[in-house]
Order: sequence, then C-alpha cells, then structure tokens
Amino acid sequence: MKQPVTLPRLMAMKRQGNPIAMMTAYDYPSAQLTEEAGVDVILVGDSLGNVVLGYDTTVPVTLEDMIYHTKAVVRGAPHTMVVTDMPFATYRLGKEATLRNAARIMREGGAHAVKLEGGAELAEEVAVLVSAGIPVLAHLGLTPQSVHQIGGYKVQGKDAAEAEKLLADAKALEQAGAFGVVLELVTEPVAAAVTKSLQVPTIGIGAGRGCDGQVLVYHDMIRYGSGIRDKRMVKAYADVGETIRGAIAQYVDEVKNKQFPEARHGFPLDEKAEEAMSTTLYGGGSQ
Ligand SMILES: Nc1nc(=O)c2c([nH]1)NC[C@@H]1CN(c3ccc(C(=O)N[C@@H](CCC(=O)O)C(=O)O)cc3)CN21
Ligand SMILES: CC(C)C(=O)C(=O)O
Ligand SMILES: [Mg+2]
Repeated sequence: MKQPVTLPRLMAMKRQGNPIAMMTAYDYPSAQLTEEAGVDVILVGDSLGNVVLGYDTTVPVTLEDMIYHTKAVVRGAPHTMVVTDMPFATYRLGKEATLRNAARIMREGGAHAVKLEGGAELAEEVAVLVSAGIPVLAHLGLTPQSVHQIGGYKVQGKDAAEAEKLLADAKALEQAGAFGVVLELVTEPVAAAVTKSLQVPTIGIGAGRGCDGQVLVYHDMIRYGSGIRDKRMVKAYADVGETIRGAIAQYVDEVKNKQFPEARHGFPLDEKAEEAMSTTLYGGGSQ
C-alpha cells in the first residue's frame, strides 16, 4: 500500500528537482479522488470557506469547520499527507492558544501538519508548534486571511522592498522550523529567488515556474461550482460544473416526462407473492 510522503522525502524532492504536486480537498470523495490521482500532499484549505461554504472570504471559517472537514479528508485519503490550514485568528492569541488549536487539528482532525499565514512575526509560534511535534507549513505572499488589511487579492513581491521582506520572512520561518513555504500570488522572479534561498521546499500558487511544487484549489482546477471565475493562476483541467448541471437538468426533465424511473430501477414482486397479496394491492382482486 502507498505510504504518505514524509518531511524528509519532501526535502529530498526539492534537492533532486522532483516537483511536489499538492491539491486542496475538503471532503471524503474529493480526498479519495485526489489520493487516487497521485497527489503528494493534500491541503485542507480554509478556502473551503469560499468554495464549499459560500462565504466571500476565509475570515468566517472556524476551527470546528477545519476539524470537521479534515476528518472527512483523512478518511478519504488514508495514505496521503494531509496539511490543514489554521483558520483566521486561531494562531494570533498567544503561543498556548496556538498550540491548543493546532493540537486539536492534529488529534481530532487527524491532520499530519498545519499551515499558517504570515511572516517573521510568527517565528515563535512556529517554533512552539515544531517543538511539540507539529509540522508547520508557512504561507507568504498574498495571505487571504488579511484581505481586509491588504485591500484585495493583489500580487505580492512587485518591488525591491517587498522582495526583501519576502526573502527575510521565508528565512525566518525556515529558521523557526517550518518544513516548507507556500508562496501565493508572488511575482515569478521573486518566488524563484525565495526558492533558491531556502533548503525547505516552496509550494507556489500563482507564483510562477520556479517553485519546488504547486498547489491549486480543487474547485478551481475542475470548475466545480457555478460561475467559477478563471483566475490567471489557475488552469481548469475539467469542467465538472457543466457536467453536473447537465446531468441534473436531464434528470429533472426525465422525472417531469415520466422517463425516469424505468421498470428496471424498481423492485418487482414475484408472481406468487403478488397473487397472494392481491387483496391488499388491488382491493379484492375483482370488481
Ligand atoms: N476558489 C478559490 N481559489 C483560491 O485560490 C483561493 C480561494 N478560493 N480562497 C482563498 C484564497 C484567495 N485566493 C485568491 C483570490 C483571488 C485571486 C485573484 O483575484 N487573482 C487574480 C489576480 C489578481 C491581480 O492581478 O492582482 C487572478 O486573475 O488570478 C487570487 C487568489 C486564493 N485562495
Ligand atoms: C490556496 C491555498 C494555498 C490555501 O491556503 C487554501 O486553499 O486555503
Ligand atoms: Mg488557505
């Protein structure tokens, strides 16, 4: 049976130039299909707030939401490394609270690691988690939990000052013990420079070709949902939204036209049994 990738294996993949393929998944079937397709690492992203729960941002997502979805993903992908996002404000209330919250994601959810959004200011939080045996994936560049502060989903690393800060943050997080860094919406040359400066792998989303791995949101890459807007950073490999809508429309049509169900979808009685209960069924059998 396939074994989940380990942290040393992810480091080796970087050294050997083997790209890491990561995907989000949020429930049992998405996790099953993701594992079967051969993804290296599954992220239970707080993007579930957008794509599963219908919020505008990831800010309303709770620790309970993340644990609930992580449990389903772990059941669906028992042989894949599962990383779960710590949601908004659950790692900013002091080291004790951070550890308690991350421990719940691991113990109750069954995740193998957690991810948190932020730079050098999180170094102590990261170190506390790592010393407790909780692997931490960092997340730099566009950090959607801060969207109200940033003022939109904007590309990061566009000038020398931003590039210096990204490099310094990435270094500090690696130093603190993070096993990798997600780079979101970072200009390609800056993401490549960060990747070169680290020993741990970078996982890009909208961060160009120079990262050690890539991550995409499940619903984006298969267009699962209504009116999934094609973002520049996304490649849609399928349009399952169209497939699902078409299938359901045909079902509705066939129910209305009495084409579904057919005899073969029901459960007949054998002749003897039907005869024996003819009174019950047909009110006496004859008029
Ligand atoms: N469905 C979905 N996919 C995601 O990748 C995702 C979420 N939701 N929710 C949480 C965050 C938010 N993310 C986002 C949201 C918007 C853009 C966006 O509008 N990108 C523009 C480029 C913006 C620019 O040019 O400055 C694009 O067209 O890609 C990118 C990432 C990534 N995450
Ligand atoms: C976009 C990825 C990196 C993420 O954080 C999420 O899906 O929540
Ligand atoms: Mg996230």
